[in-house]
Amino acid sequence: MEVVILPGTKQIGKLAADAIESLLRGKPDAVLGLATGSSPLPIYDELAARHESDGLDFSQAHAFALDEYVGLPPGHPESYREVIRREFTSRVNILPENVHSPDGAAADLPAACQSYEDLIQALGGVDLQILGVGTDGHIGFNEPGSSFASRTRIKSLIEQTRRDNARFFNSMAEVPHHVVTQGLGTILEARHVLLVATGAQKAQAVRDFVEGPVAAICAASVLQFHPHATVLLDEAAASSLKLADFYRHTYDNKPPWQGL
Ligand SMILES: N[C@@H]1[C@@H](O)[C@H](O)[C@@H](COP(=O)(O)O)O[C@@H]1O
Repeated sequence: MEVVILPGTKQIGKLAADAIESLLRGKPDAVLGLATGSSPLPIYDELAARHESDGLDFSQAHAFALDEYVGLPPGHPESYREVIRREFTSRVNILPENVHSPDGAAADLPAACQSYEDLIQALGGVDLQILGVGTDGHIGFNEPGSSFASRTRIKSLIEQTRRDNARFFNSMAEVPHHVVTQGLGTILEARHVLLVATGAQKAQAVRDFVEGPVAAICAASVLQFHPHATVLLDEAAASSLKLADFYRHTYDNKPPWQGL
């Protein structure tokens, strides 16, 4: 796991976009894994700016969203399918039919989850998965206790997550209790995972998953097993890390030709 501590969200967006740009230049039909939440927004802004100014091309790329609420009507502004479209994919030239989301409105949810897994496989797997992290250590919507072998499935949200996400709805009562999410086993198969965390409210979760034991109580800790995991943090999110100076030293002394 490579931990990179940066001054702020602008720098995080640029560094992550560098990794995505270099992937797309080498493999124009790359498969991207997209996350919702506020953490990835600087990445999406930077990618949209590079598309606009330098013609960064997404025309052959595919994208898979991590998760979706169950029970929101199709087109609901806070459904993750809509959020991903609004915040990112509508701002670049990726084909709408190449952007995939779990179907939280399917009549047969388990079958829809299996089809989603099958489609990820059929397209050769995810090359680069963007992740945020919940204050309880969740990635996607894999809440504490999620199996490290889990695949796309239905999950219940814990109250802390519903409270954290209530800011996107008119009231807590509107926040769904159920979701569909890629599993930890699914996420682990992405060839590169790039997790972004910013702000002091993430400091404890970051400390737990980066330096704590690998344990299902903190789902993101499973990334310690991933052969290519990058964690981009601002100073506030990094503030509880024991080895922060070591991570800074390691990154500052990295050969300039070596990307993330
Ligand atoms: N399902 C999403 C996660 O994928 C995201 O990482 C998390 C953190 O969101 P934020 O980045 O806004 O803190 O929120 C939601 O629960």
